[in-house]
Amino acid sequence: MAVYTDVSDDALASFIARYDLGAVLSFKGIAEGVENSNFLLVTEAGPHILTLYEKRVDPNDLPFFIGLMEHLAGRGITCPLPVRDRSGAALGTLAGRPAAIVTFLEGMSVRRPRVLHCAAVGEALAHMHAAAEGFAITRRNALTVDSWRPLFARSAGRADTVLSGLRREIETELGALEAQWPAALPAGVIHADLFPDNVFFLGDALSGLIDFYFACNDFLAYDLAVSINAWCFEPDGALNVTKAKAMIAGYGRIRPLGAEEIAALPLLCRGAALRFLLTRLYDWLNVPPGALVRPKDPLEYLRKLRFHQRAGSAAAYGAEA
Ligand SMILES: Nc1ncnc2c1ncn2[C@@H]1O[C@H](COP(=O)(O)OP(=O)(O)O)[C@@H](O)[C@H]1O
Ligand SMILES: N[C@@H](CCOP(=O)(O)O)C(=O)O
Repeated sequence: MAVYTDVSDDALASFIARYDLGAVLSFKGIAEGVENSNFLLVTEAGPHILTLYEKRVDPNDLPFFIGLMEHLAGRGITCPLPVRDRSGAALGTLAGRPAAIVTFLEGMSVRRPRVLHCAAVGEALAHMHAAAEGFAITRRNALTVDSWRPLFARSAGRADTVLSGLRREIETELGALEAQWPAALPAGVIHADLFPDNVFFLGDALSGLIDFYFACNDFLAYDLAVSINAWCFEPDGALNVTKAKAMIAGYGRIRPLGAEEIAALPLLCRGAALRFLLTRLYDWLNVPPGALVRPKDPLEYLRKLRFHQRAGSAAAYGAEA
């Protein structure tokens, strides 16, 4: 459960009093997520999500995240819409943290994605990329290739307590990716964390996208790589090529990929695997005392990374040049 910060009844009541949401009927910490503290807030106006922004969120980035959700929602993407208080502010402070209330989305995340889900996610990702065009604010990716080495430096000394030889393996991979990372590919606003827990379905139909708190400007095909990693591997660690092919084809139906993006996919998947290996490794080694959170397994992403190192070409993912 990700609740890092407790909210007292009094603090909640004075925070909510600024909004036209009526009285609080219930307020519960949410048993998913690892980044921020999220609460299901039910008021006379219905259910909403209250988020307190924690460790990795730079408060200077909040106008980007809030503005992006408003931009996307205004262009037909079903995503949380920030609620503004009576003064017009979407951001406030609660329990010493930056805080916002967003609309509640109906739907369920899928625990065992099937091919049809992967195809739908590919399409939704491309729709999101298209809808984000014209968004006025930019945010550089704070978790791309140039930040991986300093991020790893914070875990390197203890990496081998997680797996013997891990420090050396990551250092070798950092060197390889720094040398080969693409200099230029089509770029725009990416979600950067479109994992199964961040996509809702009603039945088999995709009903919404959440959790835009890693969104940034970067290569569009890198976003597809993040999602291939998150959706298309089986629990035994093998890539399901049918799922990857369906996701890539779904994406391409909405925004055709260029030949240079297809050729770069194995490398982008490799970088995306290292990025999540590094953040998971840091979180695994640094659980805040008293936090209600279950850190995610870094070694799942080491296994994915090793697959991509061997993949060779985009054909291994079912991508057609
Ligand atoms: N707008 C929303 N509508 C419905 N449920 C939401 C919404 N936002 C978050 N949730 C719920 O809260 C959980 C954690 O949210 P998420 O944004 O993924 O947190 P974190 O940023 O901490 O990873 C989600 O898995 C989902 O169950
Ligand atoms: N998706 C990341 C962790 C970020 O958590 P989320 O709940 O915000 O998706 C991972 O799996 O490492």
